[in-house]
Amino acid sequence: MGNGTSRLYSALTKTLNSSAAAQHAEYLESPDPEHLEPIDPKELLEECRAVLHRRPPRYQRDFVALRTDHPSSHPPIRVMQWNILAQALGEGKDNFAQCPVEALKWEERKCLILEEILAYQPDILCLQEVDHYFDTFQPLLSRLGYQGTFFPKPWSPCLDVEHNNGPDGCALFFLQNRFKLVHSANIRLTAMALKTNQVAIAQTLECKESSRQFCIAVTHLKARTGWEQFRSAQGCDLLRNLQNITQGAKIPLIICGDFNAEPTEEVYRHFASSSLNLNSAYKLLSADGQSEPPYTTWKIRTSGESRHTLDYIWYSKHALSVQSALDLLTEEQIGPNRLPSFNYPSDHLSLVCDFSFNEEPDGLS
Ligand SMILES: NC(=O)C1=CN([C@@H]2O[C@H](COP(=O)(O)OP(=O)(O)OC[C@H]3O[C@@H](n4cnc5c(N)ncnc54)[C@H](OP(=O)(O)O)[C@@H]3O)[C@@H](O)[C@H]2O)C=CC1
Ligand SMILES: [Mg+2]
Repeated sequence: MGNGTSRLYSALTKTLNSSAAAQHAEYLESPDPEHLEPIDPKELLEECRAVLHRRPPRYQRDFVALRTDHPSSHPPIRVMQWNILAQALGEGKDNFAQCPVEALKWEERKCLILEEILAYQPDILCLQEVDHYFDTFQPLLSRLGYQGTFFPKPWSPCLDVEHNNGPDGCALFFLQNRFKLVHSANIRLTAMALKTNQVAIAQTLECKESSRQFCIAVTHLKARTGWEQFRSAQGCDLLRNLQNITQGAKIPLIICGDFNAEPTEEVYRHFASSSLNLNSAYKLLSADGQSEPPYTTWKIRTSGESRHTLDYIWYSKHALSVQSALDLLTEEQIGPNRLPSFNYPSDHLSLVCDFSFNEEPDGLS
């Protein structure tokens, strides 16, 4: 093990044992100077693979190139959307009936999550169910060059789980060498004028290369059947907030989220028909460009099997183009015991898209 690797190994192991030092902080925007020593992503990936050596190999997912009428001279912006499964919920509340408890051990599951991030190297990372921000993702990702923000749920269900690691929430990371933060808002979503337990983060970023600005948002709406109207109201509140932040759709927008809603739900229709002119990126993987994928989450709970499309990446369809999208795992890859598993760390699949700005000088979002 070379010097670099042992340094890194100690960084990785340090994250295993430390408590969520700042778990009661509202959010964190600036990188901790203590963790600024850069890490080579390849070294961290090797380190993760060493921890995972007894696990089956990762499944191959390919990027599908999508037809676009807008060739771009700038490198694309790669965005990853992922509900990573809160450790406390996975072990304590989700009741995954077919997932062995050993597959949920944080020391290894953490490395599977990092491996997925390192494999695709997104420029922007939008995560839900993050309950290891301060002790794992913020310190490691800041050393990989990301600037992170965390906004925990006010009454996270993680806090009900014994030996929890603090509340879960949304986290947004962007590569500091590619973007400059222009504006940041932590939004507690309302429904019927009442504050809810769901949150969003919306940030306006400026591309250092092109000087173009855009807004990126991450959210996790209320789960479970029976809450469709509630989700719809939360979606309307988020759209209202984003109308203001984008100055009435003048600033192009990308919204990543676990909406906990199938495409048949009202909240989906609100987004699809919004005056923000949004399209859902993963529809572009379908033959007609009009259908969402058959699933983005697939699990077996004690209450039964649950296969749903709940996760989306929305984007301003006039101002942005999707150059490519990462295909989903097939049913065969997911396997009969579904997710999470020894192969894959969450019950939700990651979604990854490459975006480019449309070049028209008068192109509106
Ligand atoms: N202490 C207090 O005063 C309060 C505490 N709370 C706590 O918060 C909880 C509700 O919080 P809220 O944010 O509304 O939660 P949600 O209903 O939105 O669900 C929370 C999590 O549970 C997961 N989930 C979804 N369906 C199931 C299922 N069938 N079985 C197990 N887990 C599931 C969701 O994952 P996914 O999105 O991946 O489906 C989600 O991350 C309460 O149960 C309570 O524990 C809430 C309010 C006040
Ligand atoms: Mg969940």
